[in-house]
Amino acid sequence: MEPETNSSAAGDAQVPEGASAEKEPTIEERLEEAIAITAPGSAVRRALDMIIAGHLGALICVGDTDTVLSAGNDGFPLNISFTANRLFELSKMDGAIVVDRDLTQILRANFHLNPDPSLPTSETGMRHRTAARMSLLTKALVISVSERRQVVNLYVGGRSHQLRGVAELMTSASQLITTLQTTRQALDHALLRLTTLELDNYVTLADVTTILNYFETLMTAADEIDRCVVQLGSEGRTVEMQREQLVGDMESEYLLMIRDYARDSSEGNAEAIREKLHAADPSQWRSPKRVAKVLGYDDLREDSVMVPLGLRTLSRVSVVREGMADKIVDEYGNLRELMDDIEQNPSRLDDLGVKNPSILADSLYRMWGKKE
Ligand SMILES: Nc1ncnc2c1ncn2[C@@H]1O[C@H](COP(=O)(O)OP(=O)(O)OP(=O)(O)O)[C@@H](O)[C@H]1O
Repeated sequence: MEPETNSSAAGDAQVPEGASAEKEPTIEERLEEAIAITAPGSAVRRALDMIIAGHLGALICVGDTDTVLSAGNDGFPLNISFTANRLFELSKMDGAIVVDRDLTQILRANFHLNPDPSLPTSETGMRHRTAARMSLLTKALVISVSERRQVVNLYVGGRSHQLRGVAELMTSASQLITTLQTTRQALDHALLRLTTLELDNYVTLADVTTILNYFETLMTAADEIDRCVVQLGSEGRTVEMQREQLVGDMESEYLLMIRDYARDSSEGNAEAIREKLHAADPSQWRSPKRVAKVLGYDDLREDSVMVPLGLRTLSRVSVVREGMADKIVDEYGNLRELMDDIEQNPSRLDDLGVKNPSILADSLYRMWGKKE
């Protein structure tokens, strides 16, 4: 779920006040920052809530104050420190309010803005059209509160985002947490089965596709929760904790899973595959043929057997310290070879630096179901 945005001929990334030219934030990053500073718990949000409750409207420009002030006229120069109450009181006047980027000073109120009317905008109503145009003309965050519709819109670089209330966001977040819970349960179950299949050397492309599909569903739900958490501000802590608990270290498990089955098992390639899967339409995660292609194979069928490196399974064994799974895989080639050799030749693992080869062997056999 993307933030509710629509773009109107938005310009490229622009430099915020005081930032150096090489670190230009994108419009998405600026919008994310804007959502964070207007989230519940912030002084701006308190003021916006009071404006809505008072059935008032407002047009507030935050930052890039020199350009904003040169794009308008009249109004009252104030230069007073910023507080939520002052912002609310000043919104009772017509015109725009100009605030500095750090939200420390209110510079002007009752200010009339004259952005170039040829700047494109699809908004209706003068307040919103002016807000959209000012965000195209300047690097300011422009906040518009509609008196008639009682909604708050943020404008950055010509793009708009409508603020959602806490109750509505919480409903979305709890639905997403439920999705996360059920997907995590299904994924854990599928991964246990996969480990057994790996040790039996009987994993098919269809099994790999199913599990990558679960991983993607989990990560997509987690991303959507992250977006809710930013919008919830101080109200989002519990949701954030639940998300952490449910996702845990699944991000690294996912990358190990990709490395186990990709033709090129390097970490860089696994990251690239992960991005490709994430960017793809969900229907593609369910297509074994497409998944095979992303993993680097042209010639696999749904029932083709795939041989894993074993990085994910090895990393589940407590005696396999960080970096050791890679060393074992480099030495043996894949999990099957390790299983074939492990009992006859434990000293080979010794030479690699595995402290307790017999514990490693026992753990793998237990996962396989060959030992109590
Ligand atoms: N160019 C401008 N500069 C400063 N303030 C403006 C400008 N245009 C509109 N406003 C402010 O917005 C108020 C509402 O204007 P208007 O009714 O034309 O817009 P609107 O988008 O229909 O607003 P709303 O959705 O709040 O009803 C004005 O009274 C004024 O305070």
